[in-house]
Amino acid sequence: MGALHDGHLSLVQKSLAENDLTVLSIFVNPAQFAPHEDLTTYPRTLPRDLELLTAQQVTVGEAVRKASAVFLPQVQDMYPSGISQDISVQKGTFVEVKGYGHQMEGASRPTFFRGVATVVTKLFNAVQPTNAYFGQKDIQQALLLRRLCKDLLFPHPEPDHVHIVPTSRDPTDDLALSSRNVYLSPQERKLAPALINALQDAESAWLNGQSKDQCILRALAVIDEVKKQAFVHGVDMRLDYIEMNDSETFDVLDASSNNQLIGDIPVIVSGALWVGKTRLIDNIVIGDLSRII
Ligand SMILES: Nc1ncnc2c1ncn2[C@@H]1O[C@H](COP(=O)(O)OP(=O)(O)OP(=O)(O)O)[C@@H](O)[C@H]1O
Ligand SMILES: CC(C)(CO)[C@@H](O)C(=O)[O-]
Ligand code: BAL
Repeated sequence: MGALHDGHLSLVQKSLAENDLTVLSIFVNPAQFAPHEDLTTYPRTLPRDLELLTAQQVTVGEAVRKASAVFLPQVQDMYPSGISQDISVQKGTFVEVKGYGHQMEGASRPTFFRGVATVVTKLFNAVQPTNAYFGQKDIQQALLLRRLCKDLLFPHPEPDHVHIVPTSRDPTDDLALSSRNVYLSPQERKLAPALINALQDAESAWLNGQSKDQCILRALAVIDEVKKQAFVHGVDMRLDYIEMNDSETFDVLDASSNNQLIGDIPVIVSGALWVGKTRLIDNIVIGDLSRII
């Protein structure tokens, strides 16, 4: 969706390394924003994005590879029947992936994945990529899109060719890079790593054999501690959710499940946190990441 940062560029680099041709899309998709969300204020920095993309290159043998094209559709190209953010008055064709989108992000943003699956279907039809690259930061989205390609028998890309690239983080405090980080005030930015720190605590608890409920309690304790500091600085911090789920079915784990009971299927601990008016998301995959990406 543009406002590029190093996380996006890591996807570009991976594609350049693995493919002869790389096409990028930049499109702020109205259908995935609920009417009360930040469609109008979403950061748009196209001239800078194009400069950054032009500078990306990867050398493979003798060849220097650079992005071949940037697809910049207009809203009317992507939604010929028009698009309203109010789904009750929408017209046209929409794509829904059942079972993978109602939990976690989908519980908080009920129309989000319908908008994402719809626009990504259109982007895939327009570009017909052999491989597609999405970020781990939006892990539920990436797994749902893989499922979309499988269920709809997409030839471009085939489901195994939907790749997930690990989350790029600020090296100083592990905050996941995100276009929405620009919304954070300096004080909010200092508090924002609370989410990844909470997820890291849940991960340690899980690896120590504690039950899902105990892991989540550990994470909540981290958030509560930072919330006290936030309050002192006049920052409103509110946890949306922290949850653990099976990475294959995306089902939420039972409260009593633990490391021993689950076996070697990777488990995802993910969360969303409001820091002031900014909603941040993050996740950790516990277990063999290579089984997912
Ligand atoms: N920190 C990151 N590391 C790796 N990939 C990322 C990162 N942030 C975003 N991406 C990926 O880049 C692609 C484009 O994402 P998008 O344009 O929505 O950026 P974003 O920074 O996630 O924005 P937002 O803050 O709105 O969620 C998605 O596949 C997303 O998962
Ligand atoms: C997948 C996506 C491009 C759909 O607009 C968007 O949700 C994103 O950038 O993560
Ligand atoms: N990367 C997710 C896009 C969104 O939050 O709308």
